[in-house]
Amino acid sequence: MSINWLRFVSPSLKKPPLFHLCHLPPPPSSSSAVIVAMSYDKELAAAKKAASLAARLCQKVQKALLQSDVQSKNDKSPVTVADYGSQALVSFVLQQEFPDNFSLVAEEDSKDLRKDGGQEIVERITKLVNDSLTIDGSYNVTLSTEDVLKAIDNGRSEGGSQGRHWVLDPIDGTKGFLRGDQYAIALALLDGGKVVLGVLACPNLPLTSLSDAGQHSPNNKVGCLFFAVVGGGTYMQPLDGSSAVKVQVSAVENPEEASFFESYEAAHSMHDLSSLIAQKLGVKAPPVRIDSQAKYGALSRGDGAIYLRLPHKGYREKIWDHAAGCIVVSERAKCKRTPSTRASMKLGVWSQMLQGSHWIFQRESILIWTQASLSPTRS
Ligand SMILES: Nc1ncnc2c1ncn2[C@@H]1O[C@H](COP(=O)(O)O)[C@@H](O)[C@H]1OP(=O)(O)O
Ligand SMILES: [Mg+2]
Repeated sequence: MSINWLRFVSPSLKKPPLFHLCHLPPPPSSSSAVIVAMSYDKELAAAKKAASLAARLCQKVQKALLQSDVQSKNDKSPVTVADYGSQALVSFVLQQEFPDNFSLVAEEDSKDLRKDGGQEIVERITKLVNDSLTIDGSYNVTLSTEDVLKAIDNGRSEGGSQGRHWVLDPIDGTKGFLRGDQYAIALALLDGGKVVLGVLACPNLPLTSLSDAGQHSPNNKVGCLFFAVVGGGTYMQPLDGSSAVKVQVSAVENPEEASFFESYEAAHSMHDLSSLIAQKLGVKAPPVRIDSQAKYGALSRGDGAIYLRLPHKGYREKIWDHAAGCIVVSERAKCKRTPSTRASMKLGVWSQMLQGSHWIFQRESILIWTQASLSPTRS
């Protein structure tokens, strides 16, 4: 059975339909689900390992974060030692595990690091990466600075709709990371242009629901690893490695009772517009603003039911900003072919009024609305 829930569209098409996840097919029967899920077992184990190691590296850096860790990129977004370290680590692990079939589309490259004055920062990244590999103990290697730069640059694949490609955002939500808030290591696998596997490591996300009253209790542990393989459901486990549980999306169907997520950063999503949409939907609760694809993880376990993402004009979403998060949510949503919730009907009306905006995901009670237009390549 073809699982064609995620459609990527070439940006070269004149009028590309937006990347969307609505009208999803039902999940495969339990027997075929097992077969589909099992065919990515090795990939899932490697992805979980890579993302967990990267998360540990990031946690270490975030603790010791200094302003001097911040560089600037052309797009002015902050880049940290952890960002590069995370990419080097994930790239290295995946290449070790899949030496004959390795293609990685990742956000960073080593260009800035190779410039004059970059040596010190490269040495710090290299030390962090080597420390992480030593603690893990699976690979008996010590990487040189050049090895680390090469590992970062091995993420320069163009991707595509043929074959397998890993897709990585080494730190999604760099602003949240720098603020000491939410961020995620987001790793997905594309096979034939479709997302078949996703892992989201969210080092600062509480293990209990964001809607729980006790979320700020000092006893509330943080650090979640969400993972999903197509046809196999979504699971969450603590980043410390204890056992995984299957998660379930929110059962709330009435938007008046739903909480909705949006970006923490007003520069990333138009808060005024989402507030208007929420108001029209009848949502009563204030927005829950968190950074990164941690929002998708939180949605997959029912912390909220609606995600509104409305980037400002001109911003182009990248494949690594949604691939892992989307499968984590879609695998956990109950299936229903026909949109029927009150919220989706209202959104349907509103999407016609907001030109260029589409809700991309509708399964039973979950709604995600974004303007994302993605292709399976880095462009
Ligand atoms: N101007 C922008 N508009 C929308 N999203 C942006 C913008 N700049 C960066 N991003 C990306 O938005 C995502 C975070 O979204 P959110 O605000 O929902 O947390 C990240 O992928 C972030 O990139 P990065 O991965 O470099 O952090
Ligand atoms: Mg990102």
